[in-house]
Amino acid sequence: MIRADGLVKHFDGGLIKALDGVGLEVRLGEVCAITGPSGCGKSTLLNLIGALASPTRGEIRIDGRPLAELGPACLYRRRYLGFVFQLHHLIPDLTLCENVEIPLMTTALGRRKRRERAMALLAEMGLEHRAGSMPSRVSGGERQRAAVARALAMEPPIVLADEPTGSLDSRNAGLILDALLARCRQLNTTLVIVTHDPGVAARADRVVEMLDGRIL
Ligand SMILES: Nc1ncnc2c1ncn2[C@@H]1O[C@H](COP(=O)(O)OP(=O)(O)OP(=O)(O)O)[C@@H](O)[C@H]1O
Repeated sequence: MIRADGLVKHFDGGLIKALDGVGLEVRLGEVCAITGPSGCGKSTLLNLIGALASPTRGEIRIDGRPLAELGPACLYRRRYLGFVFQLHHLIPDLTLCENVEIPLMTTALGRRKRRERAMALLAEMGLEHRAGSMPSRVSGGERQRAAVARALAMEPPIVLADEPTGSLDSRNAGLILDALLARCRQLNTTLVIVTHDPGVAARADRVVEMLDGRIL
């Protein structure tokens, strides 16, 4: 589903070599954890796969097609990707339900269907009772669960998660991981998850270790 070949990413005119020739293949429906010490290039790799940045050299293919052939980056992201970051990035002035509905606004779904889908996802995350709350009025774990619901709203074939449980206690981290993995397994979603947490990595199909901009 995802194939990266010879990925190099330099910053500051080549002074910083964040990625130094990375090759990676992630199969359809696979859950792949990326681990490694701080600064080894994990987020950079995820950002390149997510077309949030472009490589200095190398190529990424999705479903066999180079990223450049999939149209503008925003279209690629909308069609293929759901993102979960360490910080939830919910819109503070919208309720949890409205936040989950946002990606669905780009579809042909009417208002009622959008609301139904958002509510169903929030229910899966154990948040139906919080659907009408503002992000500032719920706990950190609940905010992050809503962010996961939003990432999954479009049923993207690929979910990219960067330390999704990094800011949470172990109970909330477990809840989020359970919900994310259950949904990805159910829909055969390809999940790439950057994590420092050995407990998270242990639940992946495959663990890829990075060091100094390379995969070990
Ligand atoms: N926008 C940027 N400008 C300059 N240097 C950057 C930029 N983004 C990342 N880097 C550098 O690239 C290297 C890899 O960073 P990256 O964030 O990918 O590491 P990481 O493994 O995700 O680290 P962490 O686990 O701490 O999040 C680091 O040396 C970092 O300082």
